[in-house]
Amino acid sequence: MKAYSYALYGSDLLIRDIEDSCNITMITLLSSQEVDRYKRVSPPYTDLHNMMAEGFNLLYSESYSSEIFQIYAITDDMHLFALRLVPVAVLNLFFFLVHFLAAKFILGAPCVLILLILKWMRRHQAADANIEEFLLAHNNFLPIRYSYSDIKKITKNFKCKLGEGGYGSVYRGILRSGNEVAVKILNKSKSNGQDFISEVATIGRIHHINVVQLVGFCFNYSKQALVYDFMLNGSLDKHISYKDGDDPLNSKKMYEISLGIARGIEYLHRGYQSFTPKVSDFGLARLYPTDRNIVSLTAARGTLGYMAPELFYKDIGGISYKAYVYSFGMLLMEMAGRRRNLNAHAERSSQIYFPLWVYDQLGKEKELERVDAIEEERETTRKMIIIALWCIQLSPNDRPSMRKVLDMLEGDMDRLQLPPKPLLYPMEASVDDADAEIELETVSSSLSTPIVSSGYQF
Ligand SMILES: Nc1ncnc2c1ncn2[C@@H]1O[C@H](COP(=O)(O)OP(=O)(O)OP(=O)(O)O)[C@@H](O)[C@H]1O
Repeated sequence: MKAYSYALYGSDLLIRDIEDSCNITMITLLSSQEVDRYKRVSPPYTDLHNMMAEGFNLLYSESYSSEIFQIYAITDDMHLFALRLVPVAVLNLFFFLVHFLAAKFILGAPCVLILLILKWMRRHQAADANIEEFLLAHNNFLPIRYSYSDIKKITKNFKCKLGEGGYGSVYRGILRSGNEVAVKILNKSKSNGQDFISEVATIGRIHHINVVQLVGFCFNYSKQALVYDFMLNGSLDKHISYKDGDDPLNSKKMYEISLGIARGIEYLHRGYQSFTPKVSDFGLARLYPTDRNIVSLTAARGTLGYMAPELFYKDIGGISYKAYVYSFGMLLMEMAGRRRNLNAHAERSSQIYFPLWVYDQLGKEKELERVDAIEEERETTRKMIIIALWCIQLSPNDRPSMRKVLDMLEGDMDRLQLPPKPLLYPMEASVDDADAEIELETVSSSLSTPIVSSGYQF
């Protein structure tokens, strides 16, 4: 009996599609792209044969990627042949990945590490700058603590010295945030760390438009520094004793500056009356301990001439915030007169000690005209001098409070009365420090009752 082979084609063949007299001898898969060409019509046998001979695309998941597949197909003479598919692309991908990872770790690791370090440093620096700016902007925070190497970086190794004061040298510096600062390197003080830090915390909490802001500090036992906001116009003293050719500040400006200083000191006295004032620098004074009633000149550093007499003379009065009033008075006198209070090179010997000389001139309009030519300016100068004379009274009790000083500065000239005449302090007064060398000091007779203006209660 002759047998025939038939081929049935379809993606949804059912068993009932096969005639009862037929057996299924082989089933095979075909290329879907080829099959799509025939839609629902059966392809001719030769096309079927060609499709089987060409094989078909295999789709398989990645988990089989390393395996080798075997597919069987039939030929027209019914011989089986094996179609071997090796996932070359997968193998290539695998080798590429291995090489890529090896290259990445061997060559790329140091680069990645460097990049990470740079990124960390940049973020760290930015964070520091942000913190500095944040601390500067938010007044309630304490000053920043800097290491000594930070201080060296900030000042570019102490490149630019601004000046020298009683407590040490001052250098110009720039913070990472770009803010300019003045860094004061303190001479060795006998204070312990606790004193220093608590003092810094106290000064650091002071925020007033007329008080230089303490930005930070450095403390590593042997090195102590204070970092302040930078004052663009420098120190006032260069405007007081200006040289020929300099453009001196007029009386109005001097008056405005003195008002600002008075407001700053008044603010400090309001909130910090518990300070033990000894010298003209507000908080620093307490870093230099005193265990005696009389403060020696060597202990109570500061600028001689501005220091209140009770800081080094016995029996004048207790040390209180009035010592600052004295210092302010001496400064106010210099600002009004545009000259140092004590000037050995003065034109006339009577002018050597300015407060004494100026007191005598107050009644003589002509003499004061030399200081200021314009009437309005003369009035301002006169006002400043009278207030200064009140401030430098020998007895602390006779000096006005800073609040009263402010009232006087802001008030009418007519309400001011002349204070008692300042006298030279008798040199026989006992000075507790053998090293002290004071040539001239002012006193108003401690016995004479000061004439207190009815308008101002001290
Ligand atoms: N915040 C600042 N900004 C700019 N310059 C400053 C600042 N602080 C100080 N200086 C400069 O440094 C100099 C010394 O200042 P410092 O405060 O040490 O002493 P002083 O005030 O002159 O005297 P003393 O030690 O008696 O207070 C000043 O004359 C000024 O030129």
